[in-house]
Amino acid sequence: MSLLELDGVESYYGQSHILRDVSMRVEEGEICALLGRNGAGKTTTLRSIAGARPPEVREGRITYKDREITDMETEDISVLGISHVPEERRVFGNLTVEENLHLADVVQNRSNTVGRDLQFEHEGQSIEQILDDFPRLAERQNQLAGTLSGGEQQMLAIARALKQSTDLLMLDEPYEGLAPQIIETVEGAIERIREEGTTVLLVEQNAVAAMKIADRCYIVDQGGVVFEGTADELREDDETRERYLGV
Ligand SMILES: Nc1ncnc2c1ncn2[C@@H]1O[C@H](COP(=O)(O)OP(=O)(O)OP(=O)(O)O)[C@@H](O)[C@H]1O
Repeated sequence: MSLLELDGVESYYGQSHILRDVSMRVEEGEICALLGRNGAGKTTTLRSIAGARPPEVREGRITYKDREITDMETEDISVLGISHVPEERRVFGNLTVEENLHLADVVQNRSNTVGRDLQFEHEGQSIEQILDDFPRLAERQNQLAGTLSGGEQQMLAIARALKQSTDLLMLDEPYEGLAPQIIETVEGAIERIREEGTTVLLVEQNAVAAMKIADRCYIVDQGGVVFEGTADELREDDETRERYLGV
């Protein structure tokens, strides 16, 4: 059994039919990358899994730890241990870095009341651990989040997700707009998260950077899966890379 499975998923925004027969699986403990050009359907796939609406999933099944989550509310999906860090990096701009991290506790405590029968395999990380992983955040603990750079806000958004008990971390374009040096810091953090046992599903435009840390990759094009394989297989498949990723 895979940790997460999508089987024949068809998602729509109103009349627009975006995902077509999307089937994929994410194995426990891996970094799985979902790649593809602009508008291919990557964000729509993550939103479909996270229960973020729109899109509407009209056909197919999404299962997590063998439990169907297709029509569940986004809060209930998060209580099951799936964290979703969307592209738009939601941080509370008028709160400090530290207050943003403490806020994750409040959200989790509320969630625990809803899902008190649930056991998480991976406890959320402590603030000390997180600040160790992200020294740039440590230096800026008392700074208002709204005044952080784009890269620092991305780190804070990931750090907040890690503060919660997460078994599957879904990151939407974590490298977007970041300088190469900051990408390396975020990469290192993602690899450490995986070493600690959290599974990662990573959506990226930057296919070269994503292939570096991913175990397996999927490519979506026009709402359908056109490639599934290991990162090594994709690196060796020049034709597929050039055709669907332009690299
Ligand atoms: N709220 C919406 N209403 C209508 N169409 C939408 C909506 N959101 C996305 N779409 C369309 O769905 C398609 C897939 O978009 P999606 O955001 O999933 O692509 P993506 O692969 O994540 O692209 P990018 O890398 O540019 O973020 C696009 O054609 C987009 O215009």
